[in-house]
Amino acid sequence: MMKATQLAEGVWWVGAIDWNLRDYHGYTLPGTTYNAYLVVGTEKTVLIDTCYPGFEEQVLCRVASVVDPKTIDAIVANHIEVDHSGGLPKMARMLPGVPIYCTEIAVKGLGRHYDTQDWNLQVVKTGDTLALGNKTLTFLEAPMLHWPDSMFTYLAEDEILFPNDAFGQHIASSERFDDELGKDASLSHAQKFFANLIIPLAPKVLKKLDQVGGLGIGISMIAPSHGVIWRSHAGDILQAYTDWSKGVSKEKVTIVYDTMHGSTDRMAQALADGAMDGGLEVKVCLLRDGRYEGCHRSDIVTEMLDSKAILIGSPTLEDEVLPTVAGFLSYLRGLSPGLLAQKKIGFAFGSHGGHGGAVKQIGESMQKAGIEVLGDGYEVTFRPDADEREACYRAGLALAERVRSL
Ligand SMILES: Cc1cc2nc3c(=O)[nH]c(=O)nc-3n(C[C@H](O)[C@H](O)[C@H](O)COP(=O)(O)O)c2cc1C
Repeated sequence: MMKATQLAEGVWWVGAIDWNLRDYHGYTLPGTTYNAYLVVGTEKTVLIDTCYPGFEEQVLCRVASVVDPKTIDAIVANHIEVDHSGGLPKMARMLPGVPIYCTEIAVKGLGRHYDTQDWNLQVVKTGDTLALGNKTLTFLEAPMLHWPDSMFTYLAEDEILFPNDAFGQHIASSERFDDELGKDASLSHAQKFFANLIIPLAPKVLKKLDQVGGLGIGISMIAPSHGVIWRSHAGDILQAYTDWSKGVSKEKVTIVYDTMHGSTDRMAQALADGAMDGGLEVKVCLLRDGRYEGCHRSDIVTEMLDSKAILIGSPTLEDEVLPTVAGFLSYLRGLSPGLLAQKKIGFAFGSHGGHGGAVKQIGESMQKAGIEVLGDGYEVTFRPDADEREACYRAGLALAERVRSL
């Protein structure tokens, strides 16, 4: 039946592939994997993480292709979120009394998700080790990367880091390794993951990368809990996390908006023309509740991550921004791109029928998100005339000049 994939001598991927997942907490994705790993030492066999509930059979079948699942001596739970801990109840029933190693905060969190009364939860702290005979696991707490309970596990003998969600990507594929899926595709899925989950944690990422660097340990492979395993491009994903956290970005602008009757759309087009003629790479995203290819909010923030500027537009509807724009702004405020070391530039625009207000609200929201907003934005009454479209074009050109001078 299903087979495990070998990472190194005695180290196996025994995860599950969820080919059909298209929406995970509002993030659009082409399926994903729940990566579990089996480490077979001369004295102990350990399972690192499990899977989303309902995928346990895949994990158990893959384990069975290497060892009898009943011979698992211990489980490591790097993170309590259900996509990694969902298989624990079944494992705990199958292996009564099996020690489950996790952080102190994870003990409480697991207790909120499952009936853990009979589980043998073992609290570990940074620096604690678990000897498996010829192999040793070392634990490293990683609070808020990405939940308070998270931790990394390191296998010294094979220089493999199991960082759970960090460095992950949502992709369901037959390929298990970065060089099989391809470096660009792997990094691009990782960028989407970072943009949607890691932006608010950027300062913590930089600290953790410093801490791991300071340990002086070798990292030959990074085996995250979703997506492909970094075995040929571990250095590239580490560098990408550093760059993304620092806000390193391209001479690029992302223009996001929605429109009822096309006036705000005309403004967006003129702004895009100006920015393009000014030499910027331009992405234009019409929100429409994410129904347009590449314009779901989770795609837009991925474009924003490596853009130096973001322009957001909305007409005024009952003194408010359009609900689609409001939803995007709420998501943006939560992600707080202002936490990236290098700030992004913002500009608000839109059309109204007399008294407006949407542009002011967009500017305030962008400021709350930590974006450096240029002026008061640009608001027109109903359809922009030729002069107003020219003004938008010039605003795009001026923005390009500003971005290129950064
Ligand atoms: C249901 C509805 C409510 C509106 N509410 C306001 C409003 O509160 N304030 C305002 O200035 N204009 C209001 N307008 C006018 C629009 O903002 C105006 O038509 C604008 O040009 C639409 O831009 P768009 O073509 O990009 O959708 C409203 C329009 C509609 C259809």
